[in-house]
Amino acid sequence: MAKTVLVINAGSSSIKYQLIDLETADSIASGLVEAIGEPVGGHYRHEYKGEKHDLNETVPDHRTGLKKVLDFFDEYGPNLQEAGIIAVGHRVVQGGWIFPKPALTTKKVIQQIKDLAVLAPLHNGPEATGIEVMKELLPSVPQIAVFDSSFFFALPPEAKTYALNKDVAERYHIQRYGAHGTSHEYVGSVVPSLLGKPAEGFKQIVLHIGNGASASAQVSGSPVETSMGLTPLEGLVMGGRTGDIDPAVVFHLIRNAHMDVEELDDLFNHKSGMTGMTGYGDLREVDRLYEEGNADAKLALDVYVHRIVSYIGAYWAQLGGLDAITFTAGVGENDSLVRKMVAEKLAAFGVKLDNEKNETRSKENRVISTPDSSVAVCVVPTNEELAIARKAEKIVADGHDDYNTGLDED
Ligand SMILES: Nc1ncnc2c1ncn2[C@@H]1O[C@H](COP(=O)(O)OP(=O)(O)O)[C@@H](O)[C@H]1O
Ligand SMILES: CC(=O)OP(=O)(O)O
Ligand SMILES: [Mg+2]
Repeated sequence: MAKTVLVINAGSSSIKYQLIDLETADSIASGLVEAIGEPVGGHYRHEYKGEKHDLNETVPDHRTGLKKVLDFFDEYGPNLQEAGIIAVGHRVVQGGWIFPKPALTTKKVIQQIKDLAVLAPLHNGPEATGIEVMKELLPSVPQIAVFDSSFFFALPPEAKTYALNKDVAERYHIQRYGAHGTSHEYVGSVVPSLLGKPAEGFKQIVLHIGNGASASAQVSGSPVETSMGLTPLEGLVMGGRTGDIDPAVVFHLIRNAHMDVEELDDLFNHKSGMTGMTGYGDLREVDRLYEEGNADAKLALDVYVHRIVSYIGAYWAQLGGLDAITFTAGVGENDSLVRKMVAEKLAAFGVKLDNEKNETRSKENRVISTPDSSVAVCVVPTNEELAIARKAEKIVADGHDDYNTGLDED
């Protein structure tokens, strides 16, 4: 019988899921739930065997959403038991200083995930809810949390440490944890073989640019830098997030605009970035406005690319050399304009794109630079779900007697 893992990626207002076949690495069934908690726009989609099943219905909360997802499996298939489900793998963004590897979600682990939500306010809360609900709905299947931050546990101290007062930093666990690590690790592991080079000694930069966006620098598959910090707010410009900004902007807005902490959180996490500069968080819309000559879109895209190039320059220096720059996630995989603008700014360092390859749309891992480019430029579609499924499988294989009882051991 096949062995499968159901992977859940729960966001504040959406849930994405895939049932992954561990032997073939295929996604057998997938779907999403959108506009959770919104008065309008509630939508479910379940895909199995090339058939799409859509339902437009208000989704009051995550519990209702996940219950309906399991109903879809019953109604449209596949039957999860017959499909050989061995675990549910949950993406959790923030594992902080607590989780260097995936964990079976005991009551204690779920509480720790909730406590860490202060360090990933957009992500950990809904993810913990997703785990609780799935434990209730599928009590006999082990539920494994796989943390975005775990890959960056190995960051060197000088990359993890803020130049903040030591006592305050220690007391409040203020350091750089990073995020999107499952994606950075997965993509970084693919690139050397794509280029026919040994992983040992390979120096690379991975740009995970989706709605959230982050960069990592890696040597031999180990992280040496990443752009997200204490929370997923630091670093690159994002759909709705500022990325790097002078912290004194916060003091200024408190003193002069009399904003409180909730307003500031909302401003920095939701109302800034591309949304704040153009009205649109989706790069497809920003690109369209840019092509129409819209001045806000031009400036926003210039800021977006400027930030990416600054990180590439910094990481190239930190790595002391560079073999590849790889684009991944929604923008990185699809947006040839952003890739072209980034590469053009690196021309002085001998980076050259093959324009035709850059413009060609494909789901394949590919090289888009010319053979004489100083550094290979690649596009590798991320597959966080497959990586999460494999990690969940490993935890199950490592064995815990109480896995199949559904009971907490604590
Ligand atoms: N064809 C495209 N061209 C440009 N940007 C795209 C395209 N397709 C998707 N995107 C961008 O990808 C983003 C979603 O990326 P994704 O990695 O799925 O993000 P997340 O996991 O944070 O939801 C969208 O907001 C959009 O900006
Ligand atoms: C950490 C993070 O920003 O995740 P996402 O891109 O899924 O929002
Ligand atoms: Mg993502």
